[in-house]
Amino acid sequence: MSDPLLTVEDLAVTFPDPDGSDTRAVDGVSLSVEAGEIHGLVGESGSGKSVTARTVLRLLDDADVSASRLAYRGEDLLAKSEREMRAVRGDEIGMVFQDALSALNPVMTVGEQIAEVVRHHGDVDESTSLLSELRRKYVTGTSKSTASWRRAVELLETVGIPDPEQRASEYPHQLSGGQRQRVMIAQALAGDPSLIIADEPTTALDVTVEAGILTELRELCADFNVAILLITHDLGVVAQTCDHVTVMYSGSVMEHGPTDDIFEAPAHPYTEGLLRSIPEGAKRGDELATIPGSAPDPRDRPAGCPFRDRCPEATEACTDSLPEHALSAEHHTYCHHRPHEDGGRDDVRTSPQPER
Ligand SMILES: Nc1ncnc2c1ncn2[C@@H]1O[C@H](COP(=O)(O)OP(=O)(O)OP(=O)(O)O)[C@@H](O)[C@H]1O
Repeated sequence: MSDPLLTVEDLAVTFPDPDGSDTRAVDGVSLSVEAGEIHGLVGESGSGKSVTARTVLRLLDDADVSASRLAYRGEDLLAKSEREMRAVRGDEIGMVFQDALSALNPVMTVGEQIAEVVRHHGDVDESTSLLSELRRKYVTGTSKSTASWRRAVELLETVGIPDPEQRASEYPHQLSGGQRQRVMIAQALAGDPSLIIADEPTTALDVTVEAGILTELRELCADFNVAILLITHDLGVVAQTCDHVTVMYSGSVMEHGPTDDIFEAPAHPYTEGLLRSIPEGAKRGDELATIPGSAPDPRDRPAGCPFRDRCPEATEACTDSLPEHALSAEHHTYCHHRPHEDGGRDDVRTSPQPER
């Protein structure tokens, strides 16, 4: 079997604090994203989803990062120089953030912003003959005749923006919230990446707009053979969109596997709690933080299972380790009490917590 597109193994991210109360935001996270799949990273606020994603892109200058492996297409991301990482960002891994209004440049038309990525990616012929340059400068007064502009308009059409010629000449504030998110998706696609990291791309939108964008993402994923690491706190979004899911809690992975398996037979008490917290019949939009209690302070994370204080099944064993169980080749959970005794607890592999 070929290597996954993205491999994260035993990732730990700590934000040092001069007063000694370091924040351990991510603690031993492993996940892998296969080419062309949509992989959901789900968990309640503060569970470390964004920090994990930003670490993959090496966007966190103020953090101490360690991992036994952090690889994209088999290449070690931690060994890359900043210049090499700039090439990875955009060309190899595109990004879509929650708030397009602050991510997009307010004084540049959306078409120019997409065209800039196309030009940077360098796979268009800008037809730089003197005649076309003069035409560009004196007749159109803009870069609208260039191949990168035409590609930008095409991409806006691809992501479902009506009247893309007109929209390309507009500024971000002239577009609706949903259209701006689509512009960010078009901009991410402009570098022709193999992976897009989308951090809560639809959270700020209303339900129908969100549904349209999620459908679009699925179609784009298939049409462009691009994988998506989709960060969300919404299990409905996961159900609707993702092939695989990694469930995070307080900086650690609690469970990961195919979405269908996890929804049909959740194996971690935390995942079970999340699924139970969705009202009957609800499909989306449900906040996850409905399990009684709160997550541990990341400046003082306990050893063992971070969920134990909220877990109805916690025992003494949960205070010292977080064992991994393989329910199938793809479906794994991290819990002393799963699967139940009659489900083959002999498979237990107990990995002691690292010293901290
Ligand atoms: N630059 C930073 N300095 C210190 N702590 C940070 C920093 N960035 C994030 N954290 C902390 O790391 C933890 C994980 O944050 P992260 O943003 O990854 O959570 P999240 O799961 O993405 O939550 P949300 O859904 O609210 O975005 C939080 O406790 C957060 O306060």
